Amino acid sequence: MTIKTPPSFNVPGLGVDPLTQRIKEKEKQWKYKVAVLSGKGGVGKSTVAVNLATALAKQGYFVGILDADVHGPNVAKMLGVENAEVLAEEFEDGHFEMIPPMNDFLGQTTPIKVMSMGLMVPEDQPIIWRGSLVTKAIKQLLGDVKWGSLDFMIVDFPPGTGDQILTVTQTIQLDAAIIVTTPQEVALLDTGKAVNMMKQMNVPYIAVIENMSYLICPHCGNKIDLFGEGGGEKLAKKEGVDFLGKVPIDLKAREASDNGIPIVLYEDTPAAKEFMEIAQKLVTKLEELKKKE
Ligand SMILES: Nc1ncnc2c1ncn2[C@@H]1O[C@H](COP(=O)(O)OP(=O)(O)OP(=O)(O)O)[C@@H](O)[C@H]1O
Repeated sequence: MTIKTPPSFNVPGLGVDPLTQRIKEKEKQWKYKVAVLSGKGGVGKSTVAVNLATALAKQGYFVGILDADVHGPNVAKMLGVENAEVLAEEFEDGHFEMIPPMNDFLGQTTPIKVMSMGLMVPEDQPIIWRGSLVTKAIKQLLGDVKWGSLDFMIVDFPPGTGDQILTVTQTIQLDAAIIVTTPQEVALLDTGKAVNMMKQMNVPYIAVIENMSYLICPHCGNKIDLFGEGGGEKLAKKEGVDFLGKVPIDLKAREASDNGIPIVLYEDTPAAKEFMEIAQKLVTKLEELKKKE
């Protein structure tokens, strides 16, 4: 009996499948690979990923953002490219590469390249796939996209510590993991799990961002700690990782992201200032680490 190896199957000694090979080649062109994740849903992970990407692009860096949340993709909408047509180029060996839509917000940033399952399926269509199909899709979003040369590849992970995160962390060598939390106890418990997962995956730089930290009352201007105070900072200390900053609840942030404009472009808002500072701190940290290599 002859046993044939399926083309996408990676057997030690038999070489790497073509898609993984393409990912490895592309990865060499991305200077910093940064994942944004959280143990818990709804804490503002995509908001942080999109605003971090935009803050970096605003500082002149070339940024790509991959929405690895296959089941609930919303990065394309948050960056205003959800209706963009995705074109593809065919290569001699028969594989196709998609051209990522870009947005430069009327010249306010360098063009941000975006790729997401949200660009492939109608907005209201659920993606009902088993794990193996999701894994393949994520690998294609990495390897079958014309990402080109990037200063930052930002990956927005789905909530939790599951399969899709494992796929990416085992496929590319992340430089940093940004863990997003809100200040409540339940969020902090789940966030701790995400920090530990990244430690186990040997990600060199891990940092926490606390989102929805407080609210500035639109009437009296007082600061209100809706969900408690200082949880993210305590968690970072306990886990021995960096704390990058606190982003307030900004009523404009929700409205802006629904309209495809990241809050960081509204320069005079407290959230925008915080995101710009966080992006700057991240760049400094990653450059320091690169120098030590
Ligand atoms: N700092 C903030 N101020 C105001 N609204 C915010 C803030 N951060 C996030 N939001 C809003 O909260 C909602 C959830 O945010 P987001 O989609 O980024 O969360 P998520 O953690 O990625 O969710 P999921 O777990 O579904 O992937 C969105 O409507 C977003 O606009």
